[in-house]
Amino acid sequence: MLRIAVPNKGSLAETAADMLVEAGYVGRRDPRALSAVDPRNDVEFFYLRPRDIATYVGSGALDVGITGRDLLLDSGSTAKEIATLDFGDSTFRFAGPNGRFNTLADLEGIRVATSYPGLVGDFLATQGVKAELVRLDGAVESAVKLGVADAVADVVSTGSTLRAQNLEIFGPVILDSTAVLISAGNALPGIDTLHRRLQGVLVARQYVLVDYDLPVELVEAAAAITPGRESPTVSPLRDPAWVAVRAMVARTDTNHIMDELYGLGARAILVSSIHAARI
Ligand SMILES: Nc1ncnc2c1ncn2[C@@H]1O[C@H](COP(=O)(O)OP(=O)(O)OP(=O)(O)O)[C@@H](O)[C@H]1O
Ligand SMILES: O=P(O)(O)OC[C@H]1O[C@H](OP(=O)(O)OP(=O)(O)O)[C@H](O)[C@@H]1O
Ligand SMILES: [Mg+2]
Repeated sequence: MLRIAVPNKGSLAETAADMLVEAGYVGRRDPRALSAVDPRNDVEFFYLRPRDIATYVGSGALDVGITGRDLLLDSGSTAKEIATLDFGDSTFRFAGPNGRFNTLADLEGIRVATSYPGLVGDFLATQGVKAELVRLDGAVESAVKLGVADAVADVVSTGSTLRAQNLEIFGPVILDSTAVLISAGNALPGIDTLHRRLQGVLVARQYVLVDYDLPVELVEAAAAITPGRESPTVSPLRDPAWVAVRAMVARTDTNHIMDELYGLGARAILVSSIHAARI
């Protein structure tokens, strides 16, 4: 039975749980349950703090897990990233009082508050900068105002938490993070199935199917607009002057592509959602 670690709280928990249900696995029936068995899929889920997931997976106690790339690197675990999951995107940045710091070198000898001392310590070491790390559990942006640090290193998503504390980012990007699938590196068959199913969920969320009718002589031009994954499906219509075309397109490009197809001469352009996919 494959043992899978899933975030029980925090920014990643809800989307991870939704994706697993969409991928055909049992959900967490009792919101306080620490684990759940899914006999039909031969897996067992363990609901853990996202910060602890890399430790469980790296030690081999669990086979595979969903966590943030930043948390994986901070943990120092030997677990490996095997796929990105395209949610929970964030950047990890230094920030300080408006106008006070400009470059990384300005951090020499300075107190930097962070909840990710492993990640930040490694980054500073590779850059040859010595700063004093102040480890905090969260709400790190308050550390400067309250005088326990001079700068912070933290997750930045919209930047609104920083702005509210009169802080601004400076220096290089420490890390671009996203939710990832991690494993201890053993090739277990259930891991591939989990990976493919989650990929299928991502495809179903990110792509739509577009169908349209087209004068046959415009197929090459239309294929350039909707190339699909491998190649668009082109089917004959009763009227030999026309064909029907079907292809997957990125959901965010849908209206732009419909306009282009219409401009080219396509008609009856229909867009439908993908319910599930195996790519
Ligand atoms: N806006 C965001 N705030 C916090 N974390 C985010 C955000 N967007 C993405 N993430 C990612 O979520 C993970 C943080 O997990 P964590 O459990 O710390 O969540 P959290 O939202 O900070 O919850 P909590 O503060 O209650 O522990 C990291 O991988 C982080 O990069
Ligand atoms: O750039 P923003 O969109 O403002 O998001 C970033 C903030 O969100 C997270 O805080 P969270 O709510 O998880 O609280 P925490 O600091 O206590 O973890 C993170 O630690 C930042 O503080
Ligand atoms: Mg947090």
